[in-house]
This record gives sequence, C-alpha cells and structure tokens, in this order.
Amino acid sequence: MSYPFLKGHGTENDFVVLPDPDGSVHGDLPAERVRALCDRRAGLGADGVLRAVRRGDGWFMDYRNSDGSVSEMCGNGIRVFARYLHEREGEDFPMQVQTRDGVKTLERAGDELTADMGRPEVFGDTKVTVLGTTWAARHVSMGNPHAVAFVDDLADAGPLLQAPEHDEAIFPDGVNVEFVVRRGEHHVAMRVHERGAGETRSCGTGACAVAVVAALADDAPRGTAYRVDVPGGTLSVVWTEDDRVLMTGPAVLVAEGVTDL
Ligand SMILES: N[C@H](CCC[C@H](N)C(=O)O)C(=O)O
Repeated sequence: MSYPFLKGHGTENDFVVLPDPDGSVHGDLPAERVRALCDRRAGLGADGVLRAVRRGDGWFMDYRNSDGSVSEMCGNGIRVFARYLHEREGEDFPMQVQTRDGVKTLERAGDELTADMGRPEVFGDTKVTVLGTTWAARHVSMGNPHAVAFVDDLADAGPLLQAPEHDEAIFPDGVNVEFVVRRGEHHVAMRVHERGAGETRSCGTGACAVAVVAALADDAPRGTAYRVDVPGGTLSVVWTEDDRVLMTGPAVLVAEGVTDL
C-alpha cells in the first residue's frame, strides 16, 4: 500500500514526516516500518519519523527514533513538524503541537522557528564512559533524558559508534549523551550520541539541555541567549525568567512523495 511522506531536517537532524490525520494509514506505526523508512540504504533515510495525527482540533506529533523506539520529545523534529503543518495543512503561527511531553508552542523567528520547549528538569551529577575514558556529566530532562558532559576537545568522544556507557539505574530507558566544549561567552559546541539513533548532526532537546547546564555553570542571568553549534548548524537557546527553554533554529522541507515501505 503506497502512502505519502515528506522529508525534512533541522540543522541536518533529518526526519520522515508521515501524514496520518485519522490514524487509518499507519495504525500504531509498527517499529519495523519506522526502521525500514529510516534505513539510509534501502529506505528513505532519516534519524526519526514524525507521524502527524489529528487530536481534537489540533495535531499530535508521534515521534519515533530510527531504531523504532518511541521518545517523548524531539526538538529539531517539532520545528520540521510545524513547518509541515504550516505549508501543507494550513496551520498558522503561532501554533500549538501536542507531544508525549505535553503541548508545545511554535512561533516564527524570521525564516527560522522558535519552539517553547517548556521547563527543564535539572537533576544531579552522573558519569558517561567512552572507550575507557569517563567524564562527569549532568542529568537534565527536556521531556527526554540527557547526560551533558563538558570535554576538552569534541574529538575526545571518539567515533561514537556505540552508546556511551551510562548509569542504568539513573537511565533505565537509555539516555541521549551530549559532549560539549566552550567556544566563547555564552557560546558552546556539541556532539551528540542520541538514544535510539546513534550520533546525529544535531539534537534540539540536547542543545536545550546543554544550554541549561552551561547557564548554571556560568551563573548566567535567566534570559541569556546561548549559541549552540552542532555539526549540522547552529541553534539559539534561551532559558527564560519564568523557567521555560526557548529554542530557535531552521526547519526545512526538502522533498515529498509516496512510498510503500
Ligand atoms: N533520540 C531522542 C529523541 C530525538 C531527539 C532529537 N532528535 C531532538 O532534536 O531533540 C530520545 O530518544 O530521547
């Protein structure tokens, strides 16, 4: 059975968008279909899938990682999802999108989009280990789990071909791990090993977690904008005085078509 898809990315974190307004096309979206769609050789290739389902008079973003696993939230994905809703479903900005981590608001920011990612949850310290080297990390939730480790050089994290070792007691469902270096005042750069996807060119929720940890380390006043460079581009993150994290970045639709994967 053929069905429509779109392809999009935010700072080169790329996604397959699956329109499924009444849920009749994909049902509960089997994990093997997600894996087939995300396969970069035999499929369309993507870090994840964004299924668009109507909920009441709004839309629900059903996010899946490329391994087929479900996650609560996807920061780059929600900007691409909002771009799709605006350009193909007639939704206007500001718009609200329902997610497994609650309702998020998206606004225009020039030719980029700003997502209100809600409140961060800052937990204690933890550790991550890659190829025998262990770094202190900070546990932060943006609706999904993150371990943020400052390193001397982004190359220190190695090829990141497998998930960094982490504390399974703290992260029983896995964790997204960000490795961060300083680039200047309120300016950092990061690499990420994503839960359920491996190393990606960018992670929106990860950039938010990184900016929160950096702001705490800097004792920066709330409202300070952090520039977060990722391999696929740059995101801007502000942790506001009313304890919300606003993330601004690009959202590009690159193709649409039909598939029977
Ligand atoms: N891999 C993440 C979900 C995607 C996050 C990332 N693509 C983003 O832009 O936030 C997880 O399992 O929690």
